Amino acid sequence: MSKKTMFQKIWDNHVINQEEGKPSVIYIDLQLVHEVTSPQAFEGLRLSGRKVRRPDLTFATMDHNVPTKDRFNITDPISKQQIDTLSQNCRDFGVTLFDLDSLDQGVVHVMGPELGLTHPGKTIVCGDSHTSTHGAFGALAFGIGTSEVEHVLATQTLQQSRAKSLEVRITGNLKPGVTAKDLILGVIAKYGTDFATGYVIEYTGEAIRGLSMEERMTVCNMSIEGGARAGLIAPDETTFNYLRGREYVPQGADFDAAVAEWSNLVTDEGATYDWVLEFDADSLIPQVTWGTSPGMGTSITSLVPDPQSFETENERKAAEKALEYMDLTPGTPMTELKVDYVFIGSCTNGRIEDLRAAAKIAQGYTVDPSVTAIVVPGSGRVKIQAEKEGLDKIFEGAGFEWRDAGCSMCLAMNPDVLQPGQRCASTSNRNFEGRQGRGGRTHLVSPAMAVAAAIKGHFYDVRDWEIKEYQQA
Ligand SMILES: CC(C)[C@H](C(=O)O)[C@@H](O)C(=O)O
Ligand code: SF4
Repeated sequence: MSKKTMFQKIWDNHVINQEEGKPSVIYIDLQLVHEVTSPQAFEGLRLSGRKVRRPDLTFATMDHNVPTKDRFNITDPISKQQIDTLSQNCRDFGVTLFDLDSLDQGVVHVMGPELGLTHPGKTIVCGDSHTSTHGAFGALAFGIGTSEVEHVLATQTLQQSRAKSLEVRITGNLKPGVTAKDLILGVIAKYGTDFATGYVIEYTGEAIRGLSMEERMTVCNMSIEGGARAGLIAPDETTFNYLRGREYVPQGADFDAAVAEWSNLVTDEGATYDWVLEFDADSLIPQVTWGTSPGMGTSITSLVPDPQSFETENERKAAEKALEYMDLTPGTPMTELKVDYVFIGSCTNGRIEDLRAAAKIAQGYTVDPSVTAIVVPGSGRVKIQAEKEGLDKIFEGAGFEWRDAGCSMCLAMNPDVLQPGQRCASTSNRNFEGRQGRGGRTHLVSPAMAVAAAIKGHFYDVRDWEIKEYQQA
């Protein structure tokens, strides 16, 4: 038998039609739906008199437009309409919706894995680019456009050309204070925002095997910021332990049978990837972005770069423009940049472990008076769990606001926005101009680095943090 990568295995398991010279038709095992990219898709079904073919494989929640304070009182008319439309569509088409009053309402990519909807070997789509998050379980998961959302709703299939395979091999291990977020920011800072265009990445190496599921999700989440179609991590004991007992996961003997099958979803020894890249985890230092693309990042111990130091004219121009927007002077130590706002949350870093990591740094400290800092759990379930552990008390005690679940300040589609000129340390994944509000300036960091910035009022190397006693309330 020929040797296969895990991507090839999942792909081959799902191709249901292949004509010479045409994209494949693949079966989709799970579609996740949110309010922003689904209204026209459902409308299309209505107009053509179609049903949702597999409502049992389709799950919806609302996240982008949900206010994280007083969420039943949506004052923005467009947001209100999108939320109401999703509720109506789910009722009309028989789709399960985790509504505003549900414990499972939250960012779609936090909710799916938490409920156990995400399994190794599944094909998963959503009208959202960060669907790549689910690849952490060894699922082939990627974002699709609204017309494709409609196609999948109607047929449970999708036309796709097979991407190429790229192994991103992480050598060495992350040092204390250096997180999964720093790892993916470091990879993108090194290789750029389009290195993986046309590829599905498989992350391998000892450092990856050592990551928890939450950390693996952070890595796979930002595959898209490197241009990839999807990111994958082979399932292992960590994956199975995370999944065991979750609501939508097979139980008992069925679970053991599923694990036996999932265990085969690894790249065969001797299989070849189309391309292989290496990244050294040993020498990685906590990362901060300085520019207006996720690739414009550097170590906390570095200086704001001089545009002249870049190799090509294009890079020099892009850096100049970014520094102007970000109002930064080349040569300034990253640790001297003052922040006005700190946002902890999103599908990159809004899971329970992220909040634990953040609370560990916040415990016993106080947010600098010049900073507004908010903590936004990724889902209702994350929120309840955090409260059980007393994390909300740690955050509120330190001067952070404790909010309800949603995309929040990750993007300016709800009341949580930066004012023009405000500088934000953000645990999200995108930092282009205006992403968090018109004129807002975003620096991407890990949750621990975000908390340190909130407390100091400027960026700070969290490796030097003195951790005070971390007590569970
Ligand atoms: C609104 C949605 C289509 C978008 C995406 O696809 O990623 C959003 O989630 C984002 O992060 O920019
Ligand atoms: S949290 Fe941010 S990146 Fe994730 S789905 Fe919401 S807007 Fe997109």
